[in-house]
Amino acid sequence: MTNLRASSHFPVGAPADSAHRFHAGNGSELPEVPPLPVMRVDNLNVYYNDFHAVYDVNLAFGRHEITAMIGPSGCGKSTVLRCLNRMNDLVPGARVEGEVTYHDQDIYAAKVDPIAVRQHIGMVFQKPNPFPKSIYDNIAYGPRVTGMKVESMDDLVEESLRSAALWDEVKDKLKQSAFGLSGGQQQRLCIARTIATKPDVILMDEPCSSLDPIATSKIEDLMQQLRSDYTIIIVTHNMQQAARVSDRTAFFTARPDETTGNRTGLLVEFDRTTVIFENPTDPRTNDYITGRFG
Ligand SMILES: Nc1ncnc2c1ncn2[C@@H]1O[C@H](COP(=O)(O)OP(=O)(O)OP(=O)(O)O)[C@@H](O)[C@H]1O
Repeated sequence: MTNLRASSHFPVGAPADSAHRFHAGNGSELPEVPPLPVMRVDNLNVYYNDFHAVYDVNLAFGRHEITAMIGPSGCGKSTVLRCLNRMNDLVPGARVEGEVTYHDQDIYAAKVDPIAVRQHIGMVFQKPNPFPKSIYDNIAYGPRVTGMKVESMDDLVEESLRSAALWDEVKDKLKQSAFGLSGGQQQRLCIARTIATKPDVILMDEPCSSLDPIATSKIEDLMQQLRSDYTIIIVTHNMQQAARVSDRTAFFTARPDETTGNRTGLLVEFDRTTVIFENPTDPRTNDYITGRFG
């Protein structure tokens, strides 16, 4: 069982179900529901003070699959994503009800350390946010502050940058500031930084929204390479991107409260990406993907 309690050393590695790898490339040969999911969300409700932002979401994230969360603005995609590694703990007024499990452990249980959760379940944000440090130190920072046992930091930096398909572009300027990189390179650096702490799951919150089409395409290629080692969950506004990169798609919408008019997000449909985009069950999904709504 994965230890989420300690804050320094973690028995990170391939959990027992690592033989279950799906490289179906969003094809319909995927099983209908993810077997042995890495993470599950059960009856998730999220509030910001009195505002009910997300209503009763149930999801399961398959190992080595890419799951996309799509839907109109304000339907709660980012809120749900942030619940998956307890980033909402850092948002004033946010309250999470229901259960979020990682390898069957409740990540909100009293004894669980949120720092340990975030080491296993890393996050890449919408805007590239490198630290004001060198390229090398951006990668080395996480392993250093979490006290990770590292045999050779140089090797870890190289390996992380290679995994993020950035090594060849930066290998001769590792000591230069990360701010000297292009936006797309900075985002790949942020992915490398996430990888350096050896997570199991990578959450991506609209990782390409500030990037041009070429940089976007590099990140999408990178996601396909990373899928063999990681489970990826991505929030995207870009339906074509969801269709291109993901195995499964969760479509959310927002329903206005009759009295207050406040819009609460809810999950409409969750299925294999091919089904969501070619043969959705719910008419609201169909309206959204055909551009009639949202
Ligand atoms: N920190 C916060 N405090 C209060 N309300 C918030 C906070 N963050 C989000 N919300 C509200 O929660 C709801 C869901 O927001 P969220 O950002 O999760 O939606 P989203 O689907 O990711 O939207 P977008 O696609 O525009 O990023 C919205 O009504 C939003 O205004």
